[in-house]
Amino acid sequence: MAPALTLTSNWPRSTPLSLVSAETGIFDFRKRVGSAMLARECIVSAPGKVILHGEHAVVHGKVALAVSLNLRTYLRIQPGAAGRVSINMPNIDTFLSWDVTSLHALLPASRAGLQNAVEPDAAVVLKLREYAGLGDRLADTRSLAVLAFLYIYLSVFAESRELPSLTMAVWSELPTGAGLGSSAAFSVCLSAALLASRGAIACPAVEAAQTARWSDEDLELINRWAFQGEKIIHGNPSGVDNAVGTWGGALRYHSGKIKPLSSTPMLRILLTNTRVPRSTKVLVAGVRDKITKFPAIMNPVLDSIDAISCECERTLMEMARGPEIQHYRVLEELIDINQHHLNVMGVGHPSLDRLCQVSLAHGLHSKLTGAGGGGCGITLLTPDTDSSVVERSIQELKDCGYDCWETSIGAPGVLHHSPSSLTEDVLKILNSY
Ligand SMILES: Nc1ncnc2c1ncn2[C@@H]1O[C@H](COP(=O)(O)OP(=O)(O)O)[C@@H](O)[C@H]1O
Ligand SMILES: C[C@@](O)(CCOP(=O)(O)O)CC(=O)O
Ligand SMILES: [Mg+2]
Repeated sequence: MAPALTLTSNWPRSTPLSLVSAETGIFDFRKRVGSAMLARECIVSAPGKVILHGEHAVVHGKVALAVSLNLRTYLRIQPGAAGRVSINMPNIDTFLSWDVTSLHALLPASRAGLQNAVEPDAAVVLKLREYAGLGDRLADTRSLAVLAFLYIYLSVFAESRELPSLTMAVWSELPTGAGLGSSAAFSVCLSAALLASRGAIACPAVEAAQTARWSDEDLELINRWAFQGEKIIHGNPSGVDNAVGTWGGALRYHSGKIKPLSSTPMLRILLTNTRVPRSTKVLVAGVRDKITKFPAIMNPVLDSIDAISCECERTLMEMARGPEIQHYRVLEELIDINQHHLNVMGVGHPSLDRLCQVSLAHGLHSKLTGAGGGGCGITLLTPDTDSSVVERSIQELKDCGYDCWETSIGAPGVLHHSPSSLTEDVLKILNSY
């Protein structure tokens, strides 16, 4: 087995081989054999998401409604230094590099083929943890991203004769660990870029300054592997976040079944990030424990959240035919009821209570979005909300130390990019690795 490796966030960026043996404290220069070069670079992006209703309940087979956000994660894979696999994740201050030869020892023994994205089993994840020197810190943010990369990279290339040398850089406009699906956007990008580099899906041609989408069949494969990445990061994900990251737009998600909500009205939503850090993995596990402990109490709550999602969907469909102010009153009530349910499930937080109180003082209704426990909340803006009310609410929420902005929803799903389609800022960051 390879010696344990240390995450070296403070290692100089100019040092491409930020691979340090925990035992010796020196670089690991093993011999470089059995590595192939990638043919070319691949740049992809995927959006974050907002869950309108159904977070947590969706993990237990209930309906969720979710929409994509105009904040994206960008990931570039390019041919790397011969014999090296390097990953650069500046959002989580993690920069690592391994010798490809040492990675060969981690290739899974049983190979089920690319079409059957294989579940990461506990023994495999433990082996990867040991290899990368990550210990068993349940929710260490950096560990989970490194594990997701290693798992998808090794699985996707498992049947190649050689593992490719590559350098990956990822940058996100999304706050990480705040309920906006950064883990899914990351997993979708990883899956799309690695599958495309492997030649498992076609790389859709992109003209200068253009982006391109994959075929539905390819999107399904991207989504299947992204789901495995989410399994590593979340433990027990429902699959709703990676579905939005892959397909974009607005959708209804129920036990793996994805239905696009094509005729939804344009909703105006304020997003507030309480900036209280939390881990989806820990929160999802906490809800599971509560359901196991008090099934007769918790199952009706899950059923009620399911009914809220269905009522919201019905209301949105009616609004698409002709929105009336009464529809907005219904949406507001559903938001309030769901927020109470989420508190009952143990995923509230005083910072989220404050968000609800501050917005309600201005007549606006809010609920947490995503896993809760801090992170982000959404506030519905209605046609009869005066712009001065919106401005005052935003200011008061900012005064609480929160980030608050009006968001735009319904962005496209995973995209393949030409370099010139990226903004200067994103290109500059990706180019610096
Ligand atoms: N840009 C990124 N770079 C590296 N890892 C990321 C990035 N975005 C998300 N992740 C991974 O996803 C985790 C956050 O996922 P999670 O707790 O589900 O919160 P959320 O999905 O709501 O942002 C991070 O700890 C990290 O492991
Ligand atoms: C709580 C949950 O419903 C959503 C989690 O979203 P996020 O990771 O907090 O963005 C979990 C899931 O659906 O996998
Ligand atoms: Mg997540």
